[in-house]
Amino acid sequence: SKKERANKKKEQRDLQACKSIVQELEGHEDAWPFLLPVNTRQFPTYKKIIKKPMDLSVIKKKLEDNLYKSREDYCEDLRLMFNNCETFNEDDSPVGKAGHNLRSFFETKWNEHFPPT
Ligand SMILES: Cn1cc(C(=O)NCCCNC(=O)c2ccc(F)cc2)ccc1=O
Repeated sequence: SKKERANKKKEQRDLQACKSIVQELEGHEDAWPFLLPVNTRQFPTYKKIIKKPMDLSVIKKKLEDNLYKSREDYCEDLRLMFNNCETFNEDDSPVGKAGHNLRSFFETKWNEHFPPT
């Protein structure tokens, strides 16, 4: 139907915006702790403390494999990634500070692409 075609277009626009946001995050100087999954041999307690690990490489792959039902679904994974970071790291540690900075950058980009009504 016309309504279904319009909704499909919206989904495609949203997916494109989500892809460009991930690219901008990856290029941010504070992205280094989030580019790959946390190395659990380097950080042996990580798997016990963080029940649902998440990082930008997994988010990028899920986007490419069309595994997100909606932009909200995608946003949930980004917020999970930043919340995991706050759980595992001191605020004043290098990774903790990078997490706060990148989260702020993300939320700004999110609001640019999807202005709250
Ligand atoms: C999210 N999180 C990350 C770390 C962490 O230490 N992560 C990687 C550090 C070493 N990795 C790099 O420096 C690097 C990685 C990729 C790259 F392209 C360039 C540099 C520790 C706790 C935590 O909660």
